[in-house]
Amino acid sequence: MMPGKMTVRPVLQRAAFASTLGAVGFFLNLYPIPLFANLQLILGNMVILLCASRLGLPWVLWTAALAVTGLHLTWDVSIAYLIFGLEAVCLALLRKRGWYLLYADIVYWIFFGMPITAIAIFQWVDLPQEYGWFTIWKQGFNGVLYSAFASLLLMGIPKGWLKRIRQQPVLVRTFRQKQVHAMVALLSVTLMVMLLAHNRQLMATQKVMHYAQLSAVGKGAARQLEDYLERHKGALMLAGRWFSHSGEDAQADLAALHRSYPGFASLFITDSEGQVLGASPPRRLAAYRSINVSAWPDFKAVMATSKPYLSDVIRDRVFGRAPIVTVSAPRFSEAGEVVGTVEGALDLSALNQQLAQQLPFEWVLQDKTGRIVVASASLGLAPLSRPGWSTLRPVELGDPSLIRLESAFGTFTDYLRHQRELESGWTLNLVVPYLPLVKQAESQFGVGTAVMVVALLLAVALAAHQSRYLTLPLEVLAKDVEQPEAERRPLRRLPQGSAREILQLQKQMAIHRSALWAHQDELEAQVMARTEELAEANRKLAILASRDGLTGAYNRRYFVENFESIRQWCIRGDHALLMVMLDIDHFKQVNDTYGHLVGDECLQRLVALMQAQFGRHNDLLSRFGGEEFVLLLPGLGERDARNLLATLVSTVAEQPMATTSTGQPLTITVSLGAVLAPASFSPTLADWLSEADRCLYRAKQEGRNRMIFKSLTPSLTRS
Ligand SMILES: Nc1nc2c(ncn2[C@@H]2O[C@H](COP(=O)(O)OP(=O)(O)OP(=O)(O)O)[C@@H](O)[C@H]2O)c(=O)[nH]1
Repeated sequence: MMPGKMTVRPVLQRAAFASTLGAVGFFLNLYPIPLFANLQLILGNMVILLCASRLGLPWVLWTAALAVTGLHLTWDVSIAYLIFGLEAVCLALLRKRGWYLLYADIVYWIFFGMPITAIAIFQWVDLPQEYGWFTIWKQGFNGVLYSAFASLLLMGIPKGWLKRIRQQPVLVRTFRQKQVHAMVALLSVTLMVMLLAHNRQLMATQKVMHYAQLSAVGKGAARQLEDYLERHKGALMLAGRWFSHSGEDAQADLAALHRSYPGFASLFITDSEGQVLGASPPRRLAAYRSINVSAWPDFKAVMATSKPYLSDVIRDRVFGRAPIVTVSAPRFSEAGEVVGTVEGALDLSALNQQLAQQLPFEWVLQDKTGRIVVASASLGLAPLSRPGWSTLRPVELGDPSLIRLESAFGTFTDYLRHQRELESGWTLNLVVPYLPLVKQAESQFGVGTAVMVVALLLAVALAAHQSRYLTLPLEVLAKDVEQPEAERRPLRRLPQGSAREILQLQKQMAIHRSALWAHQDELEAQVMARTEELAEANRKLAILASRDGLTGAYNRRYFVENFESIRQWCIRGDHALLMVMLDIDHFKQVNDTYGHLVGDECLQRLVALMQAQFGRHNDLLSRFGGEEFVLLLPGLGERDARNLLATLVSTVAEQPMATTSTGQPLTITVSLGAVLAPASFSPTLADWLSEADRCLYRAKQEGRNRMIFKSLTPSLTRS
């Protein structure tokens, strides 16, 4: 493989991994899960954690950028890049330091994520203040939820997965830490999802209930409003026919009509030219008389159609600029021709008061053009204007019943709205504030979170406690294993309630230990036996190394090695040292005549004889050559030495040293040369040997079977 390829391929794999995760996050974030109002659950950011579990900071940032772009397209909030980008940085760095991602994300949201969201929401996002805190908190909640989701996912992924591209360290944890982490992740996901689902359900139920109430109340109120308008239209229609007979007595007739229909703020009648003939209250007559209404749309409509007419909300055209709604009807002559109009301006404040008494909710009544006819005072909406309401994203019910209303003071409030169109083309809107519902959800969330925190703490404590059933006995077992071999103590008792697997393990350990000890004992016994055998063999070897195999006398090497120590012993004790060289006479003949086995027997018996005679502590008998021996006898006086050696020569000559093949006892003779000298005579063995050898030579020369003794000690007479 090319050296370059080794480095390039993991980079490409990392890029592919991070980009794939980013793409998944991008698509998930395009479809956030709606909760209520404008709150949504985002799960696409899970990919940031998945990436951070394997790769380093640059790749995690790349994945985050892709995922957040999906969110940006949905929310159109650029600050998301900052909030989630910082989350990515925090996750990648803390993971590198060996943190669990779940804990890292919780820390991030508490210390950075939620504070930054708070600043962002209050500074830049157009959201009703009441939702603000809740949204911030919800964002943190969301963050923890997707990190718990991701952590659960990661637990299921084999540790060796993507080993080649891994940049983050493998986390090595105690069993207890693993247990607690798994418990926290699982409980977080379970409790949070339950809380969210329950919360959403509650909000939906509340909304359905409110909406049903609004709908029921709206239906009745709409009918009453229609009756009201019809009654007033009908009254003017009747008046139109009636007034056609009364002619100039219009003032009196109008006053009577007005008394019967106090819902009119004012009434007047006109002729066919638009001139006002009479008005109620009478004080308004002068003003009406001064104008001509022929150009007014309501006058024209009635004259053209001969039918009653209900105007939209308009400004009073005679008295000030107050909003009014007019009802007009044609006035007929006896012949049935339209001779003018009867017109009334509805008293809108009276209508509003009437609605206030009837309705348990707030309301907005709009005319055909959408302008406000009347509205509850608390909404702060000006009549004649168009209500500035926008429909919020339909969430739970899938209908546009949730609206945001801008009051005349510029404040925004969210409402649930029920709309009902009247026959006249007007619309009655009944609204109920949404905030109490949100507050209810908030308080439920508060309680839910508190329960969750308590549950988590209990779970952590429980996990830690439960793990003791495994870790404590394991520690005990570990101590047993650490225990020095020699001590051979029985296994420690395991704590109460230890896991069954551990008990089994200990049982097996005990069995193996006994077997091991038995085996050890056996081995030790074997080693001891072997050591003993070895020592014995060594002893034998030492003997073999120092002694002559045939006779058992020391060999020449042993003699040479020990000569000096015996000489020194003599020097220390001021003893004389006797060196004797002994040779069997005509041994060749013995061999030749009786065979080597007989010769061997002679050698053995001769040695046994000498060993018996010279067996003191420091006496040293050595076989120097074939039938040649050297005796080193320290601490002997000349007389003793002479006697002993003479006895040796005579004993050898007298005692049979072997038995021939014919069963005849065989005797041999020996010649020996002896030198008795102070130990200090010479430190060189060769000097001693040559002295003794010379004597031996003489003995042989002088006829064999004899001893030549030479004394070099001054007090002794020379032989
Ligand atoms: N059986 C037997 N014979 C041995 C052994 N070692 C040496 N000899 C024999 O000892 C004989 C020594 O002979 P020589 O050196 O000629 O001396 P000798 O016959 O004893 O004559 P003198 O020493 O002059 O009396 C030889 O024949 C050797 O083969 C042994 O271990 N066993």
